Amino acid sequence: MQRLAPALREDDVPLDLISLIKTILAATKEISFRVSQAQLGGLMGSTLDENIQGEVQKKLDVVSNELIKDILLESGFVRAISSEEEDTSVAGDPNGKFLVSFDPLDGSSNIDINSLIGTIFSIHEAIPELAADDPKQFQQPGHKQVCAGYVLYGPSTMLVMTTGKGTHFYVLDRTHGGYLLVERNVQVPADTREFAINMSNQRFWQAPMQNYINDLVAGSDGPRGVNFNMRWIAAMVGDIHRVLTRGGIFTYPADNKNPEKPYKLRLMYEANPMSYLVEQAGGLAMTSEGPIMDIEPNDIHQRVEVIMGSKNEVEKCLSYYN
Ligand SMILES: O=P(O)(O)OC[C@H]1O[C@](O)(COP(=O)(O)O)[C@@H](O)[C@@H]1O
Ligand SMILES: [Mg+2]
Ligand SMILES: [Mg+2]
Repeated sequence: MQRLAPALREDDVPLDLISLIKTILAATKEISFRVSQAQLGGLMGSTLDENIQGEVQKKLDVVSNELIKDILLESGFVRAISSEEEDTSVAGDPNGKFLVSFDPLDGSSNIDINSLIGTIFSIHEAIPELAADDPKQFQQPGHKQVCAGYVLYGPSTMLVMTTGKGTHFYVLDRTHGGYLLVERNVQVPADTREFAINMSNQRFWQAPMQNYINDLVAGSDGPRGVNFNMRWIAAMVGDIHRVLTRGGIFTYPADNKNPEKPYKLRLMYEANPMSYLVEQAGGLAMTSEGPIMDIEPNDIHQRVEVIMGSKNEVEKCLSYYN
């Protein structure tokens, strides 16, 4: 099995980007170890602090954030970072070539139940003429990403990544400590019978999503004429990994549960990187108004509607909005 660097060179990834990717992955290996030992290392449970999202931070959220932030800011490759756990973007090397947005630990509500969690990252090139602390650095749409990926801390630790030449699967080999390529160019089947949504929010959804989901649930007794199955891991990394592995539609739609916050998932370090991975694997990543990766960001923590996965099923869902 091919190691990471030769696999990336085969995709003509520039050396400095390979070095940056290896830097991020070095932190994920440490996180993978800390996660596996969390009960023993006193890393379960919450801190007393809240992040800018108003969420109580888990101890592992904070530890993972520090590990990734420190290694990136010391690397010299990064002009600035943005993280779910940092209120603002953090300036790095004034000559750094790249910007990294990351969710240090996705699926935090799964930590205490020893279920699937992960780290999500998105890399853009820095805008040369802008200073490291200029928030405009991050006002770049998802289709300008040069790399996106997640590391899934599950029974095995897996890396799923794209640099624009398809989406590939890697596994962390604990014997030699590196990520090995296990599958190149994964493809999301265009059709599916599996959907993922938090059904408990149903009464707060807009009518088109209510109708779409009702027809899925009606199955062979309804207009779709076939039965659909439902899955919800409550960690985007886990739900998207299933979609990339066997197809499916994943959605976190708009809802009016809290009118000030109609969306849940964050554009820069959840929706954009997952969109790049899914679309590089032949799937589709949309809001009800258009492609996620065409959105011009205006805030590093902005939230968006997410409807992504198997192409034909996403288009079917969107047809309810017309
Ligand atoms: O609590 P819900 O509605 O099930 O939401 C689950 C969603 O929230 C998230 O956990 C949010 O991410 P964080 O855990 O990084 O805050 C997603 O991974 C997941 O898809
Ligand atoms: Mg998250
Ligand atoms: Mg998180």
